[in-house]
Amino acid sequence: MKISVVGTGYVGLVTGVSLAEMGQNVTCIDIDTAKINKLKQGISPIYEPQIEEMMHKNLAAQRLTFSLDQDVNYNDFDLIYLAVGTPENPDGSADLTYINTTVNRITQDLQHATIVVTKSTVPVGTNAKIKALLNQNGAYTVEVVSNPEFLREGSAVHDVFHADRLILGSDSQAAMAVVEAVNAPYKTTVIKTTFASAELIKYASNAFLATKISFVNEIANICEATGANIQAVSQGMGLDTRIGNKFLKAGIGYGGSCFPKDTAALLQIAQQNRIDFPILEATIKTNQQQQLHLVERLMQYYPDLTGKKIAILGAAFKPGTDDIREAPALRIIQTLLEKGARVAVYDPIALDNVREIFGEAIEYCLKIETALEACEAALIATEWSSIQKLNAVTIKNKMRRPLILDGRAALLSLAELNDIEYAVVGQKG
Ligand SMILES: NC(=O)C1=CN([C@@H]2O[C@H](COP(=O)(O)OP(=O)(O)OC[C@H]3O[C@@H](n4cnc5c(N)ncnc54)[C@H](O)[C@@H]3O)[C@@H](O)[C@H]2O)C=CC1
Ligand SMILES: O=C(O)[C@H]1O[C@H](OP(=O)(O)OP(=O)(O)OC[C@H]2O[C@@H](n3ccc(=O)[nH]c3=O)[C@H](O)[C@@H]2O)[C@H](O)[C@@H](O)[C@@H]1O
Repeated sequence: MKISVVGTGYVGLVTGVSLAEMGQNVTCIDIDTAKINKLKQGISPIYEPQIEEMMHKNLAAQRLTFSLDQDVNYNDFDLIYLAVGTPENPDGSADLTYINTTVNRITQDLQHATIVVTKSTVPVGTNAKIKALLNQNGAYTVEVVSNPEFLREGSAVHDVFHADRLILGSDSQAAMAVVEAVNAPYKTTVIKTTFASAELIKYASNAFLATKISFVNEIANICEATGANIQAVSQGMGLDTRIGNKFLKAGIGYGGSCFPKDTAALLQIAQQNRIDFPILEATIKTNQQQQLHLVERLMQYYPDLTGKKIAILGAAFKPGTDDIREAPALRIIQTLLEKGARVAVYDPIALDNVREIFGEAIEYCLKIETALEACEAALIATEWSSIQKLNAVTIKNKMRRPLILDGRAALLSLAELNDIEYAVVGQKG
């Protein structure tokens, strides 16, 4: 089967490379010339474990090709995956510009029936509109299958090969059967449903996980006020199998390209249908406050931050990725700069992306020790393993004041050391 995947971002590239690994003949397409040039040389434009090895293997086996959108004819494919971005509009709704451009472009080429599979996260009603657009001329039927993606950045390849479920939504059983067969090697539970239900499953899942995080962060704040310990509370809650122990890790809130935008988009969907969604509103508000929680705690130590050097350990929105979209570290850095602090940021792989935002305004450190040098406090924003390995000797030797504010429970063992000042989210400082 000849498959094309439009969009070579986190979802498109991982989807395309994984399908090639499963023996399919795959062309990954983008409009970004620099990305396609890199990919043709076997270089991944995103940092994602396993992706480059798998790319090399399938490029060599000639099952995988990379191409610019202008160089392909969409008529050549049996299956066309849409994996372009659906970013946030200023009002919170999903911006469907890239989806619409892609669908129009496909329509220009198509001269026979085919199947279009939507991987991108799109609002309820979008796949029905995509199908209508693709079938404007009426000479043949282009089927559409909604197939939302649930991979996480940093473990994307693993997640595709060990997915909890395959969600297919369509008004064509035949088209769903084709997509199910393509995904058969992944051996997962398949749910076949309508466009609308498939679209909502994606938003409801992300919003539920985001709500779980905001809930546990509110409990963490109660822990700080009452002397309870969030690590014990989360563990105790998580052992109840109805609750489960995942996504109960308190910290400085969720970031990334999806939870913030998808919670905002679901709220828009509710509002457009005149439905109140107070829980989701609270989830979003709590997260915005939680991202600055460490700054509030820092101000208890230093009411005036002017001229103080503060180290930020970790910039990526989570470990294992160079993605800094909506990362809590960015809001922390911005706020510290506004308060007159000097900021030195350490991250093992995301520094280039941070430099694009803050330019010369802050110091960039490839070594933790450089960031800690003569600083008045260090704030942990990402639980990279290199940060978790930080030891008391380095902290005492390098920092002017050995004060660690831990937003990711990365250094819990330090709490036992008397000569280091240590405060972690969800425990009294
Ligand atoms: N990043 C993630 O972990 C996940 C993302 N999603 C969803 O998947 C979709 C894609 O997300 P990402 O991969 O993160 O996006 P991304 O922003 O990393 O990549 C999108 C790619 O599409 C390309 N593109 C835009 N217009 C195009 C066009 N007309 N033709 C060809 N290529 C075009 C862009 O140049 C870019 O390379 C979004 O809807 C997102 O919500 C779903 C699950 C996980
Ligand atoms: O739609 C998407 O894009 C994806 O969004 C998330 O994946 P991702 O954003 O890559 O990362 P997560 O591991 O979910 O973490 C998101 C954020 O929540 C934070 N988090 C996570 C778990 C937790 O217990 N506590 C917590 O604060 C992380 O630090 C991170 O900032 C979902 O987990 C994926 O299923 C989904 O496909």
